[in-house]
Amino acid sequence: MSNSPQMAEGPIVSFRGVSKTYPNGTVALTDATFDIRRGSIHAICGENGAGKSTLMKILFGLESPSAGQVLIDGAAVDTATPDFAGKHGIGMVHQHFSLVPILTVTENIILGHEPRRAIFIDRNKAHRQVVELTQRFDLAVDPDARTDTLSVAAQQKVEILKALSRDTRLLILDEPTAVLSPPEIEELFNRLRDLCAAGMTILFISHKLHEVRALAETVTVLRAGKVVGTTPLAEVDDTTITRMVMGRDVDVPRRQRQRTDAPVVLELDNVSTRARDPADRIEDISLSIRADEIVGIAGVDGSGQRGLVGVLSGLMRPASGSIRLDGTDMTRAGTPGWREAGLAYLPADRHARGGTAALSLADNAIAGTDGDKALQWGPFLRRGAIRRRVQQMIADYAVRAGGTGERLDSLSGGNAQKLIAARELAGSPKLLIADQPTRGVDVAAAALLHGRIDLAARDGAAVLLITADLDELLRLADRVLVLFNGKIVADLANHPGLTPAALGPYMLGLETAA
Ligand SMILES: Nc1ncnc2c1ncn2[C@@H]1O[C@H](COP(=O)(O)OP(=O)(O)OP(=O)(O)O)[C@@H](O)[C@H]1O
Repeated sequence: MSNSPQMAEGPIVSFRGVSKTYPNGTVALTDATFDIRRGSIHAICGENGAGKSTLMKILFGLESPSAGQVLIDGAAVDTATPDFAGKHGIGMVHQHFSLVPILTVTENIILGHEPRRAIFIDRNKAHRQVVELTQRFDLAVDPDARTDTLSVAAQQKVEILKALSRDTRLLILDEPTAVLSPPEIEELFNRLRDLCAAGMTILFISHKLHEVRALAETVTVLRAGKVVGTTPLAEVDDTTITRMVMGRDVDVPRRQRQRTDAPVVLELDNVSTRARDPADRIEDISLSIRADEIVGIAGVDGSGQRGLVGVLSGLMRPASGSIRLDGTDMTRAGTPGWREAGLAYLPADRHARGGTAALSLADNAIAGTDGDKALQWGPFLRRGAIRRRVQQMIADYAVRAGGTGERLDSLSGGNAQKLIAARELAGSPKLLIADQPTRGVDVAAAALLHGRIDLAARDGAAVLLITADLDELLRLADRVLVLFNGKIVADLANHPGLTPAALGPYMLGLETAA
């Protein structure tokens, strides 16, 4: 690493002809060439599977390029050397947090590079270092708090502090706003602007164009592993960027509900869970959803959403209250009972709950279809029929995948989500729970999934949409309920005047309208 004044003026990072082919033959990047200006906020955009994460993994030293060079401060570097990122001052905040829940904030931040006195961890020094970090970067968190007691926004601050804790000069953030409410996003952006003003370079991966515009000054667009262009945002309008990302225009309309007098399908009466974890706790929830109705749930992550999904999928039993689906009492039903009664579920955590990473796409796509005679003959699987069904799903949902025998974890995040959605929406569900259905999914795939969710509603499903993406919520939901501390604090009819900003005070528990 060189600090000579001449070097300090050139780009902090240059990619020169970087290509990556994974061992299974997937070409993730081809000849990527662009510079990142020192001290800038640089956005990377592109559809699912465009190669954004692969490029960031190369820069962080987690993958090595098959061809081409990465230059730091103008000098070619070998990203495969041990502790490459630490040595070059590169920090990364992943979309999925990597904190250890039972450790304190300080313990998490110093994990892996603890200050020591002889063979012992120097706890006083660690504490001082973390206090100094929180002050220097103006990111207030209690250094002694156990991480699992913190809100999602506070946990993210800890992730950022951890990434900044080793003389970091370049900070990579992978979709950092996915789990935050509008005021929290605003605060995060202000902190990032401060960091940038203090000389930090920030790389920001996002699918949300308005956020890219609000924060970054330059954007690089990737499409199918190639750099389409790198441009100052001031010189391009949104239509141009969308076209660069997609190769065409997309129009994302608001949903138009067909029937308002359809029968009630789902009814909850005064349902409570007495869970210890606040994310699982709901209190006295009463709600009903009709066929062809999409009820959207807004709320800061951890406000009871998991409890609500739990009692509606048999993963948790209510401590009191009752639940009916299409007139049948489901209060004490388990997961198989809910499945049989017509539940389809798009899980937020698609890796843990949606699919099995190490199984093939075909195995994942048919999971839960036991007894389907078209796919099974007695105890035998009809492999040919399964392959054809899965190929159809891949085509219908525009999943970018090699073949039906590929492992699920070789797909990019957004493509895995589309495959799970294809499976869950294959029948005619009575109740569809869509939990963060498009998190990490690009504009085209989101439009496709929104269309399918709307179609499921028109086909007669009651839909519960839980999402942190308020634009998505307002585009799809007919009614919006806001959860705070496990209770419904607002019940609002959706109309074109309802904005994400208007939902903020309810989400933070400052106002009620139930
Ligand atoms: N470990 C791997 N093995 C094989 N192929 C992979 C692996 N990781 C990623 N790929 C493939 O490389 C391509 C680029 O994936 P990458 O994760 O970089 O995309 P992305 O732009 O980050 O997408 P997303 O927005 O969905 O996260 C995809 O086709 C993906 O299936």
